[in-house]
Amino acid sequence: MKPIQVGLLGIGTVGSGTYNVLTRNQEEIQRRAGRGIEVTMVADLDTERARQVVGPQVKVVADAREVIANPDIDVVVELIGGYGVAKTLVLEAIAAGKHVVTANKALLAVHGSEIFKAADDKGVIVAFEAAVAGGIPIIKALREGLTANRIQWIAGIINGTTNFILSEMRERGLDFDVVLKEAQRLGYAEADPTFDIEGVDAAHKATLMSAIAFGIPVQFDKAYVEGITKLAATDIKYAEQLGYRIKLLGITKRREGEGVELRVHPTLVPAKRLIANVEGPMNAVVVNGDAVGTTLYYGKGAGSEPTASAVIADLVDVTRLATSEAHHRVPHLAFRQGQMHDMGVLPMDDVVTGYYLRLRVADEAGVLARVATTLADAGISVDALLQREADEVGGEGSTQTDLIILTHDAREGAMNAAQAKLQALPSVLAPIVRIRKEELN
Ligand SMILES: NC(=O)C1=CN([C@@H]2O[C@H](COP(=O)(O)OP(=O)(O)OC[C@H]3O[C@@H](n4cnc5c(N)ncnc54)[C@H](O)[C@@H]3O)[C@@H](O)[C@H]2O)C=CC1
Ligand SMILES: N[C@@H](CC=O)C(=O)O
Ligand code: NA
Repeated sequence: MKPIQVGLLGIGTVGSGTYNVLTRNQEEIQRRAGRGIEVTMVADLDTERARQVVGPQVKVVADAREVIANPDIDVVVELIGGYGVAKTLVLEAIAAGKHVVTANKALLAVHGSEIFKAADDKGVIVAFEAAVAGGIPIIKALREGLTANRIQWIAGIINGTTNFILSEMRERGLDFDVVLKEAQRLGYAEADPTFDIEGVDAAHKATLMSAIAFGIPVQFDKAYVEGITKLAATDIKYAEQLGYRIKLLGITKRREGEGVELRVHPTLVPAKRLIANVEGPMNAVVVNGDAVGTTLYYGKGAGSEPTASAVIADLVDVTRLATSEAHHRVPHLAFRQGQMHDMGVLPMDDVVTGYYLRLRVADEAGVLARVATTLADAGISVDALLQREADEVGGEGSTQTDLIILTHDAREGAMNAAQAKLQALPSVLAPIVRIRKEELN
């Protein structure tokens, strides 16, 4: 049988990894897919660099539309990135009846509903394993492996750049700005790392997992997004003393009869949990299903060949399914069109979580009682409390100290109100630091 012909749009980091792995493992991949998979055409603005990657046997063009217009191309692989030209090209490829494979989480988290509908209407597949946690097969796990379950919650370290930064801050006691520069020097963080450090990249990925887990449309605009730029090394140290690590987690949770939580923010996680020990640029996703319990998926969430591993897995799926009827295929978001739920994403005020609070207070009698009373009046119960010695905080003879409080679960709205009252106490001398906490059990 003639090999499946693939057109690559963009041959940068992931595109070149895809070409190299496909070529290197060609024979084994063919034995698995039942048919050869060949890149026969590549489009990249930098045609010179593209030619260096693929050699003379593959046609290289600058205009991606030439690939889409080629009737011999069966599958278009979009590895350009971003919401702009990539969206137009993906929709044009679908309209031309091509299956699409993409690693573009930004595109799908924002425009997924439109793209998946267009693909369903046309009877083609848009496969996106590489878009969430790179090489970790989490889309397949959620959409197929865990299909028996009512997923209860997912919590993931789904951005390698920020996990590297947090690991270095903890291990070496360095501040955020210092480690960010090192992450850029090592090539983990982009020259413009905004999407990584502000939590946007993780929120794109969490949005996709939320849709698949709960059968709801992709709703990036409803996600709460908070990055790690304001995190201080002090809080990482205090969290550690209380038995916790701070991780940037993408969290989505089913709240029966109410809706879905969808949020990304720095989170205290008990140090004994496996996910708390995922260090450096590695990714990990914990999924809790009612039947299976808690499962953990760990691996490289980025990089040329780890991400290519996921792109090629999708190419093999497309190859295996090329002959089946559209309505027999695995649905894009796990649930069939018309079977999606209207369960809404909850406003942040309704989210329930634990909290870490750090209060810089005057070292005087009665402060602790006033703080505890304010929390108790708001119905927020204290789980643990740490009071630093004044001289540890401000040097010998200091009149200030730090109170570090861990709370049990509370509604965000109640915590906001209590925090405002705490902040107004005359003994509270600086803006209160607050980080959310999840026990993940
Ligand atoms: N780099 C990684 O580790 C991961 C990347 N991704 C996603 O994979 C996608 C690709 O990322 P990278 O390979 O890292 O990007 P990259 O910047 O290395 O490669 C993009 C390529 O697209 C080309 N390009 C840009 N505009 C074009 C156009 N209009 N027509 C044709 N070619 C064009 C560029 O010249 C470049 O070679 C993005 O959506 C990214 O979010 C996903 C997971 C991991
Ligand atoms: N920038 C991302 C890589 C791709 O998803 C990360 O740091 O994890
Ligand atoms: Na993946």
